[in-house]
Amino acid sequence: MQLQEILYGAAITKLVGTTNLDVNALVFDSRKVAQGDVFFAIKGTLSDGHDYIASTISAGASVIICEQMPGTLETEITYIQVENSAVALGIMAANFYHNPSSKLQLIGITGTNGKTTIATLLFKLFRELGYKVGLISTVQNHINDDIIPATHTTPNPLALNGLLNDMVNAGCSYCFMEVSSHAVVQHRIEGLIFAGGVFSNITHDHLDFHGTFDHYIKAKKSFFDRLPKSAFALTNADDKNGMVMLQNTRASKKSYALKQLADFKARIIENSFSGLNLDVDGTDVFFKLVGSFNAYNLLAAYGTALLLEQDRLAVLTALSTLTGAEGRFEYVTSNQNIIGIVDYAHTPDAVQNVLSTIQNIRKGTEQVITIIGCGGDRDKTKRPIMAQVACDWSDKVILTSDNPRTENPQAIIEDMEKGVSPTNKRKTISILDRKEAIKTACHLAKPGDIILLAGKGHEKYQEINGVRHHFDDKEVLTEQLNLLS
Ligand SMILES: CC(=O)N[C@H]1[C@@H](OP(=O)(O)OP(=O)(O)OC[C@H]2O[C@@H](n3ccc(=O)[nH]c3=O)[C@H](O)[C@@H]2O)O[C@H](CO)[C@@H](O)[C@@H]1O[C@H](C)C(=O)N[C@@H](C)C(=O)N[C@H](CCC(=O)O)C(=O)O
Ligand SMILES: Nc1ncnc2c1ncn2[C@@H]1O[C@H](COP(=O)(O)OP(=O)(O)OP(=O)(O)O)[C@@H](O)[C@H]1O
Ligand SMILES: N[C@H](CCC[C@H](N)C(=O)O)C(=O)O
Ligand SMILES: [Mg+2]
Repeated sequence: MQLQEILYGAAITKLVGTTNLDVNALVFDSRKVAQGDVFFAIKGTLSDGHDYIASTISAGASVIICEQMPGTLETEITYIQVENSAVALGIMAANFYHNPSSKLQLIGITGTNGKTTIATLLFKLFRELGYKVGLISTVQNHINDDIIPATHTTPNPLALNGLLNDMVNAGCSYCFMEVSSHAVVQHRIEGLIFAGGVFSNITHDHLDFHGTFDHYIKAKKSFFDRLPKSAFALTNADDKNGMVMLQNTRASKKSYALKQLADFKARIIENSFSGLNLDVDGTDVFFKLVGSFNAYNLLAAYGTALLLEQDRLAVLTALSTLTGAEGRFEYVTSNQNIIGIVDYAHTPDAVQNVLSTIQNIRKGTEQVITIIGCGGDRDKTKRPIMAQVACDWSDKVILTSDNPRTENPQAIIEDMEKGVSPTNKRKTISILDRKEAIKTACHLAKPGDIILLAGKGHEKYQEINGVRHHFDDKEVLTEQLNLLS
């Protein structure tokens, strides 16, 4: 492809060399550069791509996109200076793939919790309604029935536009994608054209990356600020910051709520282990998803479908048949009638929501045993709070490892223990090994008891020092529960 063609829309501040040349691929990692590639020098959280410019030229790069020109310039190379290389990558990746987001209806879902659930519900719903659809999510990506493994909640711009292009080629008319706050700040969604944006909620997470809660709100809000006038922006009016998200958007403002006045309204009639009975805009419907937080997710999916001009009753009928995403409130029952729940709750709010749901639907005499850990190289301030919430809402708590990544797992548990009050200490034990922790919970449980295994949901690995070891919460919990009988 010609360099000129992919530069359209990129804000160039200085150009040295020709733009009249054929380029091979766009690359932002020096270790992957090949002959004829365009290398984007991006300033990251760990290193600065500008430090690798010389090595990419040795590896065959013919074009360098950078924020600062190198001290010495090679004669055969084209150097393009831009204000922000990550923004340029987003725009040029979209051009490279002929702007696939403009050829289908792309809906972005953002918020602390619920993105995967809402995106997955919408994907399944639109498949049920007979459409060709794409999904970009934490668990996995989909192009109709084909599964493409996911590495991030929101992929990098090249992977993202590549996926969207494959969706267009497969005839998809809709794509539902999660938009993480990391993706917004790192400009992974630059150059995409959204037909709609959906906000779920915002609570404590990722303060290691965003610094303050205010910056975290601004990151989410900037997704709505950049939506075009032709799009819709659907927010959760019950969330304290729901309306803030829409303050400066040009998109058409819509809302959903259980408590406030809103364009799409629902009321919980009944919430049990078998599902949710809701009144949705005057229609009584039974859904398979469990927990009041899922009433919000269902309502967000319903509102989005109606804004995409789908038939209301067809939408409600199809939604009522759907299950949620893998690893979200998934439960197994042992022969001894012990209930094991696997859930991806990895924020204080999610842990509280899941445990309060269990509280609301339990009979009262059984114990709730929670197994919980926190991820390494992630927000340290949420650790004591997650432990505290787990203790406040459970009869017994086992603190254990999640994904320690590059941190010492024992130190992560000690951070969590700081949130355990003296009165809660007696119901808490710490077991470093996650499998041992699960085994212990199963031994402690009596018939009728409920075990919540929180934090890793669908994940099929435990990441320790850069190595992903096979670990599947549902598999281990089921195995341990079966060993009891
Ligand atoms: C903190 C974070 O988001 N990091 C992401 C970021 O990496 P980074 O900024 O640390 O990159 P860096 O290592 O500093 O390098 C800067 C630049 O130099 C380049 N480089 C670096 C080394 C080298 O030898 N040569 C070279 O060219 C890199 O390719 C990069 O372009 O950009 C990389 C490329 O896109 C991502 O893979 C990486 O995701 C890491 C692995 C990650 O774990 N991210 C998580 C936190 C994340 O993004 N999570 C959200 C979901 C969160 C949620 O919803 O809960 C997600 O969307 O997945
Ligand atoms: N609407 C909601 N409000 C609060 N908590 C929720 C909501 N939906 C789901 N949760 C809780 O959050 C967990 C994660 O849900 P989900 O995977 O849908 O969120 P996510 O936003 O995609 O998360 P991530 O940021 O990791 O991608 C669930 O397992 C559940 O415990
Ligand atoms: N998208 C989230 C997932 C957290 C899942 C939890 N198991 C952990 O490893 O912290 C993150 O990257 O922060
Ligand atoms: Mg997700």
